[in-house]
Amino acid sequence: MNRIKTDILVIGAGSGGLSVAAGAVQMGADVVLLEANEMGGDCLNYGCVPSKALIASAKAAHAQRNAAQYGVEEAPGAVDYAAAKDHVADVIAQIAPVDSQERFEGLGVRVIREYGRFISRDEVQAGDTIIKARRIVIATGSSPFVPPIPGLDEVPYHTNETLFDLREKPDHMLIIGGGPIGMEMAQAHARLGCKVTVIEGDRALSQDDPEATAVVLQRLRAEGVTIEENTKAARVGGSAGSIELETEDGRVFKGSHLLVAAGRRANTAELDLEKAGVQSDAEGVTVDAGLRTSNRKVHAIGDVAGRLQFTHVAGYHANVIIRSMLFGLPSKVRMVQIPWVTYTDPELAQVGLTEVEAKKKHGPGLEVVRVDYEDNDRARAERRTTGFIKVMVVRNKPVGATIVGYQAGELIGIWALALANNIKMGQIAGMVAPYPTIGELNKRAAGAYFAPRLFESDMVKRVVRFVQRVLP
Ligand SMILES: Cc1cc2nc3c(=O)[nH]c(=O)nc-3n(C[C@H](O)[C@H](O)[C@H](O)COP(=O)(O)OP(=O)(O)OC[C@H]3O[C@@H](n4cnc5c(N)ncnc54)[C@H](O)[C@@H]3O)c2cc1C
Ligand SMILES: NC(=O)c1ccc[n+]([C@@H]2O[C@H](COP(=O)([O-])OP(=O)(O)OC[C@H]3O[C@@H](n4cnc5c(N)ncnc54)[C@H](O)[C@@H]3O)[C@@H](O)[C@H]2O)c1
Repeated sequence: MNRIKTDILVIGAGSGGLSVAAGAVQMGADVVLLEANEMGGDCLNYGCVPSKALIASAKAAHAQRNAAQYGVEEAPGAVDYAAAKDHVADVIAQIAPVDSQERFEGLGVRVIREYGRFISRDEVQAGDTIIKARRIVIATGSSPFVPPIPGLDEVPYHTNETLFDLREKPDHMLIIGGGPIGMEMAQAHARLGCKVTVIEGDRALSQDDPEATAVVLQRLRAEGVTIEENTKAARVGGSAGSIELETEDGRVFKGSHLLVAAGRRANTAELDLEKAGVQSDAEGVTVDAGLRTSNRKVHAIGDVAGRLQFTHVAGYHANVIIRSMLFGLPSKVRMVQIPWVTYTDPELAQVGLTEVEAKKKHGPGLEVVRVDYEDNDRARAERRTTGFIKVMVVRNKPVGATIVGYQAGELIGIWALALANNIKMGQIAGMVAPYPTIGELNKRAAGAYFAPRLFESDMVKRVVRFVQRVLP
């Protein structure tokens, strides 16, 4: 058995673990990084990157079929599904060097491609190496949660871990789960020429504002996706190419392929956390506001820490713990400023409180301002006039923003900045936005907060009349 010592041991080379390792080693710490599977974790290999690349193929096909509105001849948008998957693989390959073992070794990180498990409070065994570390970071991510639906283990099904390797185009994709994975993949597959049925036990995209979600669902349905909400999958049967999904209300849906997108499970099961005195529950590793576990020398970040499960959250967590681990400075996560985006078309983006949450928290002190895409000249030019921005405001400060529409994911950044830095509506309204951009919608939303105060106020009118009389 080899024995090594290090300042910082990172378990898991996904979005969170790589950010810690790169930051810590470049600031002078000795770092060991363990990875049991692919460098880059879920985001690069089975998550954000392949899903967004496949969505790009789907958009291209959709654009061909909808070109006439721009005076361009339409084409059938014929899709070579396997070639689209080649495009996905190529995009992964282009990004992979950034997350590669070679790059991290070049930075000075000792990378061990083994599965790590705790053997004591400050030691982890990975293959035939025991690593003793002053600080340990658990960044083991999450895996697809596969619900115990009778019959599921007897039919072939996909999760995000296998979907991007599938090369035969599904005739009819059944999807269990109408969360972000289910809905992004539903629209992408419909645009790639598959029939798609989504079975969702609750409300689709239930983490988001229902009014905004309704806009997305309406578009998906208009594009031919069948979405059954409040419909739980109860039983699965059939065989490869002919899957039957029975729901709790007794209906049977038939399809050629099945995708399970029913949520995530934190990767804690085989870490032997109890040997390190690290507590966890069904959500993941239990952490405090500084992402410290019940063992003060062990932190947990990213999906395994069981909060919002996004790549940018894992990266943010890495920044938070680097500050405390490397410099001993107090450092806490602030979740209020974390945005998220679902990359359907139209996109759906949120930061801070939704309207319902803000009403509950702030009661009559809340003002909701809203602007519609149809009033934006660039949206008109691009024929992307579906959608709106809703900003929840308390005493001149935004406490949340919901955007559904073209480039919503780009627009939400300014509200994330505002929430992170206590920026007032007046400062956003005072920004000069280039014309004609979709981004003008943000300025307009801030302006909408002041419009009634300026244009419907007798006091303002009296002051203006008075000043006009006395001004030379
Ligand atoms: C289909 C899909 C689409 C997504 N799209 C987006 C998106 O558009 N935007 C977004 O922000 N997020 C998206 N996400 C979420 C995002 O992928 C995750 O939030 C992110 O990858 C979490 O990073 P992480 O570092 O916590 O974990 P991971 O990236 O999962 O990395 C964990 C790593 O740890 C390794 N590991 C686990 N246990 C051990 C062990 N004991 N020893 C050694 N190694 C171990 C794993 O092999 C893995 O490589 C998507 C997810 C999916 C599934
Ligand atoms: N754009 C993005 O940033 C993006 C994209 C994809 C995934 N992600 C991340 O990955 C996470 C996981 O995504 P997800 O969509 O798998 O999970 P999710 O938990 O958001 O959604 C799963 C859905 O499956 C439903 N469900 C569970 N069991 C069911 C059953 N038996 N029958 C019918 N419906 C059932 C649930 O009600 C839920 O709505 C997201 O929460 C997000 O953090 C992010």
